[in-house]
Amino acid sequence: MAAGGAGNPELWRTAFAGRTPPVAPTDPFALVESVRARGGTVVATGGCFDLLHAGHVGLLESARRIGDCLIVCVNSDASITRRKGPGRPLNPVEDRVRVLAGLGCVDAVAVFEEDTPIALLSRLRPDVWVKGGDYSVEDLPEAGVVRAWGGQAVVLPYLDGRSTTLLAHRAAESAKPVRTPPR
Ligand SMILES: Nc1ncnc2c1ncn2[C@@H]1O[C@H](COP(=O)(O)OP(=O)(O)OP(=O)(O)O)[C@@H](O)[C@H]1O
Ligand SMILES: O=P(O)(O)O[C@@H]1O[C@H]([C@H](O)CO)[C@@H](O)[C@H](O)[C@@H]1O
Repeated sequence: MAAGGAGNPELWRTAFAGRTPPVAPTDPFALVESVRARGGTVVATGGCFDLLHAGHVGLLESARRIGDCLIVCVNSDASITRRKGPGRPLNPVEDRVRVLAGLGCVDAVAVFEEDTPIALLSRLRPDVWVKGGDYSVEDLPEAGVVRAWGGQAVVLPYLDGRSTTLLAHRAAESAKPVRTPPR
């Protein structure tokens, strides 16, 4: 193997099965314009996506199947700290964006600084806004915003027992030193 081994970008020529090698991040606004220009359906979802888990992936894959592109609106680090308390997020926004963008079902990622994605949504104007089953459509402030331009808000099934909080607690427990009983 050439110097630098597989870590040598010169060797990164093999396209992933069904995926081309990573390219520059897709601009969400340009994507919306191109999908809309061809009469496609723009789907968006949002959240913190701190430690990604199977519930997140199921939601994102199902959301993508609703339309012709999926844009994920992700809270900034400061937004998450205000929402979920000190010590969160566990993963900085750069990593959360990178993980989401690497999923085949995610076409673009947009970060928002506010407490809610409403300002960002008003710029993206998706046809469909998606959240998981830990929400009900009636509780979503975004529902009314999306309806204002003829869109709709939907809630998709929740995969029980999966959450970032649970993962974080399990990780914290497993990191504790094993106490050996006194002889
Ligand atoms: N188990 C799950 N099944 C389906 N959707 C989920 C699940 N957990 C979260 N979601 C959805 O994923 C999006 C991001 O949620 P979030 O990042 O808050 O996940 P979380 O695991 O609940 O995090 P936390 O434990 O920090 O609250 C939201 O739309 C939420 O409805
Ligand atoms: O990951 P979470 O906690 O599901 O993401 C939050 O969702 C809120 C939801 O869209 C209802 O408004 C949103 O307001 C908040 O900014 C987080 O994205």
